[in-house]
Formats: sequence, structure tokens, C-alpha cells
Amino acid sequence: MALSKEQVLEVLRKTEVPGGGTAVSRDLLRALAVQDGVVRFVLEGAPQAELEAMRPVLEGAVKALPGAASVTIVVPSGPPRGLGGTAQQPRGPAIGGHPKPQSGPQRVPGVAKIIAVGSGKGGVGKSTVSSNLAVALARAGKRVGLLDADIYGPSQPRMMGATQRPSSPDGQTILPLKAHGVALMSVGLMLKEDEAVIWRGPMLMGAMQQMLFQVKWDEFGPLDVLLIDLPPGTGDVQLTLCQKTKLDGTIVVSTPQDVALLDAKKAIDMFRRLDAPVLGLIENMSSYICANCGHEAHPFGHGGVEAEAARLDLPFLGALPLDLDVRLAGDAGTPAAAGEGIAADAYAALAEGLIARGAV
Ligand SMILES: Nc1ncnc2c1ncn2[C@@H]1O[C@H](COP(=O)(O)OP(=O)(O)OP(=O)(O)O)[C@@H](O)[C@H]1O
Repeated sequence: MALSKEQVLEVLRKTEVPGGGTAVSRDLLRALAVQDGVVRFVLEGAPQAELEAMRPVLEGAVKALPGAASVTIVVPSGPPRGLGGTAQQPRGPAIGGHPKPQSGPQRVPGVAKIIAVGSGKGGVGKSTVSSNLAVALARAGKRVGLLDADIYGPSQPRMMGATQRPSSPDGQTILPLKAHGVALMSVGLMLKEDEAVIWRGPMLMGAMQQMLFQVKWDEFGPLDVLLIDLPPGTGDVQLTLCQKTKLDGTIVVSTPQDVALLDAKKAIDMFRRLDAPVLGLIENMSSYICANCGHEAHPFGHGGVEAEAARLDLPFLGALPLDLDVRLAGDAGTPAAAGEGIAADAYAALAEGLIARGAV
């Protein structure tokens, strides 16, 4: 009888590899193909040296199967997806495997509500709003988590001032960090600050799934709300999120400029089509008050987001000032909402408004 994929899998499930476990139990096996006795598969998801050490062991085990004519094992070059283990930390949690089959959207354990913060256009302040809102909600007494899903440009480790590598007591569960009273997880915490994520869609989808379900979000107690800082646009991350879990709400951030508003409308359209309720719009960089003379200016225009919200029959959640302290505080790792001043007050009002609406 011809060698089958199941037979190969069975032997791989039983073959202990260097570093412990099996290639299957450690989710290192990709693209297994078996045809006319020719076996091919890819090994990835651990440091390259460790994968190379596994190669002869697995080759030997598969070749010993009756009907196995040849075995080709591919170990991709370069570091494992730029993430996960290093030579020093080979057993650290690795992020970015292929997504696992999942039967429909599922709730994240230990999380009462999930709210995603999105924008159409980049650079409008979505990450700034996410970190400040998370801190403001925590100051208002809510138990808050913040997931940085801006996988290609994670900025929350810097904005929240949390840069330690998350730990994983069992090599599977990833423990979030705690910063300014908020449970935090970001792909950026698994990377060196200047390291780029170069992933195709499936890796990104796998990473999102891991960040939702492999992170122990209730490490510091059950969460009232998990805020998700989305990347700009309407792509893979947004889609995956809506497929893997149920969003209780979404908030769209825009500046008052027409170009930003145009893209914000696309984000709203996407959320509506994905059945993710839009809680409302926020106008960021709405006004600028001169620190010297107190004059109020509107460098990006004013009121555009509120008018758009009315046109789209959506709540307008609030206007946030353009404030140098917000930028400096974000760069320094302590969101302005953690302190005092006009920005902190604006975020406190935003948090209270969301609580009053029953959104959180
Ligand atoms: N209200 C504000 N006042 C002053 N600076 C701000 C304000 N909002 C955002 N910024 C600054 O603007 C820059 C871009 O903000 P941020 O990274 O939050 O935008 P983003 O929409 O998340 O960007 P990206 O598209 O890259 O994810 C940052 O330097 C941030 O500190």
C-alpha cells in the first residue's frame, strides 16, 4: 500500500526532537506533502539551529517507514519569522505560526468586552488614543487590557513604557505585561525595537489568533474590556479579528481633514459589513491652544468628524486636542491620560462617556 500522509504524521507525532517535544506538538510542521513515496515538509517556528538539529532525526524516522522513497525537509533561512526564540531564549513564546482551525468566532476567556480602535488613514493618532483611553478607563475603575494589533508598526511598548519580553511559564501561554494599570500585549514586545515584521497574510492571521487566545488576558484578574489597537486600513488583521472573535464595539479615530475622513468612512463601511458595531467617532488633533497666548487654532480643520458622524447616524464620542504634551508623554512611555491637564481631562471625559453609554 502507498505511503499516506497520515502514516507520516503518525511517526512525526511520536518522534521526539532535540529541544524536547515533537515537531507536531510544538507546531513546527508546515506544508506536509506525500506523493508516490516522496515526502516533503517545511520546519519552522524555532531557532534555525534547533530546526537544523531536528532535520536528521526526522529524516531518519520518516525514511524508516515502509514505502518512503525520499524525504525532503526545508528549513527556511533567516531567523524564525523574526520573532520567538533566540539563541539565548530558545524556549520563549514564538508568535506568528499559521492559524489553527477554529469553528467560528469565539469569546476571549476572562474578557467581558472587546473594543477595537481603528482608523482608515495612518498617523491620525489611533495608537495614541488607544493607550490613553486604556489608561483613562483604568483610572475610572475599569479593568482594562490593551492588545497592540498594529503588527507591522507596533508602538504600544514605547507609548506604554513597557519593553520587557513577556514570559511563558509553560512555553504556550503568554503572560501579558502590566503598565499604568493596564494588561498589555504587543508583537513589539517579542521584537527588537528596530526589527521589521516581514510576514504574509497567514502568519499574520496566526499571530492575531495567538495574541487573542494564547495570551492569559486575565492574568491580573478578569478584564472589563480589551481594547485592540488596529493597524490603519481595511486589511488582514481587521478581517481576522472579526472572524476569530466577536467585537462588542469599534471606535474610529480621524483627524478633521477631508483625506482622513474619506478613509475613516471606509473603515466604518468595513466594520459595518463585518457586523462589528461602530460605537462612534473620535476627532483627534481637533484644536491647538497656543501655550504662550492661549489662542485656539485648528490646523487640520474643525468639526469635520462630528459632522460626518451626524451624516452617518453614528455617535460622536469626543474631540481631543492637538497637544505637544500628548506626543512627548507618548514618546516617554507614560500616556498623558495618566497625568493632569487638558489632554488627561479630555480622555477622562471620553472614558466616562463610554462607560455612561454602557459600552464598557
Ligand atoms: N492629540 C495629539 N497631540 C499631539 N500629538 C499627537 C496627538 N495624537 C497623536 N499624536 C502624535 O502623532 C504621531 C502619530 O500618532 P499615532 O502613532 O498614535 O498614530 P496612528 O494613527 O496610530 O499611526 P499608525 O498609522 O502609524 O499606526 C505620534 O507621534 C503621536 O505622539
